[in-house]
Amino acid sequence: MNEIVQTKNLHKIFCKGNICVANKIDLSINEGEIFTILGKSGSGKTTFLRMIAGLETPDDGEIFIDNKLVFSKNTNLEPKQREVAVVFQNYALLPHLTIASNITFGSDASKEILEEVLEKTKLKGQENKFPHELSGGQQQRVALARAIINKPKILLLDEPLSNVDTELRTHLRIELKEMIKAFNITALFITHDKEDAFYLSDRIAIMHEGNILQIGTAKEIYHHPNDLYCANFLGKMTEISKNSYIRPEHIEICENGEFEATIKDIIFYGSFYEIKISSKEKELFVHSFDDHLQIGQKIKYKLNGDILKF
Ligand SMILES: Nc1ncnc2c1ncn2[C@@H]1O[C@H](COP(=O)(O)OP(=O)(O)OP(=O)(O)O)[C@@H](O)[C@H]1O
Repeated sequence: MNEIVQTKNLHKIFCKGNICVANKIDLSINEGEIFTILGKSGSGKTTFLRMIAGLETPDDGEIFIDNKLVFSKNTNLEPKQREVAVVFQNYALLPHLTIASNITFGSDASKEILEEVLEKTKLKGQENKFPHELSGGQQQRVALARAIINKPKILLLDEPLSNVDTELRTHLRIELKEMIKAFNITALFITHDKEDAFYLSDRIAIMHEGNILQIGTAKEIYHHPNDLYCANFLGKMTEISKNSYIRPEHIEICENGEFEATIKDIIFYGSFYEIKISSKEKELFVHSFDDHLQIGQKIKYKLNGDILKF
């Protein structure tokens, strides 16, 4: 499989504060995949994306884009020469330009290509409007259309969903995935949001303090986290014995359960309940669909899935 982005030993320290934001990162992004860097605020995601784009200079290492060296000790190609496109958090649309002019701004794309992009981003008929006349979803599509029109080797998405409310966010993330797949483009997406990462990504890298801790599909990293940090970051767990943990969906409340407990709290999440139970002075979280459980009720439970050991 062709690797569209490859970093080797990519290293960056911000002198101010002496923060290592990229610790010798080796990473490959395959052609056609949506690859996500998932990490808490301050983990180094944006700096990594900016180094790929040529907007930040690494201290050491190499970057290849479509097998072409774009950064090394002796090479540092300008952003334009790297054939990448960035979609920023706020979309950065130009308010005084029409949608068509926003999309073609700085591009020498032909009318035919503009037509094709308008068609694929479902913006046909909107081209003479101004950004403020469009919905949040349409504005995202304009930002995407502008990024895609020059056929970049890779689309870099810097938390494009982070400034929108939950309802719109769910809608935008569906659209975003559809659009990226419609153009069959390779994308690097960065986010702190696990749900966005799980929904959008073919593969995910978990980043923490400038280190990539694990790379895999959503299922792989959720079910087989490399360490306790990754496991906790991806979902709730309870320690059931020394260094052994279980996720709430892997505990089952049932009459023939092995262990006894008392229900301490019930939280309704719409599609399921999260039940806090207390057993032998241990508190565990359980996911359940049972409508009839009550606080104070004595129940039995069993462990019904992977035990994670670290
Ligand atoms: N130009 C800079 N000079 C000094 N420190 C910086 C600079 N840019 C970022 N940092 C610091 O580097 C660390 C990583 O920042 P970065 O923006 O890459 O993280 P992030 O994971 O993208 O976080 P966020 O989601 O909050 O943007 C942070 O501690 C940040 O304060």
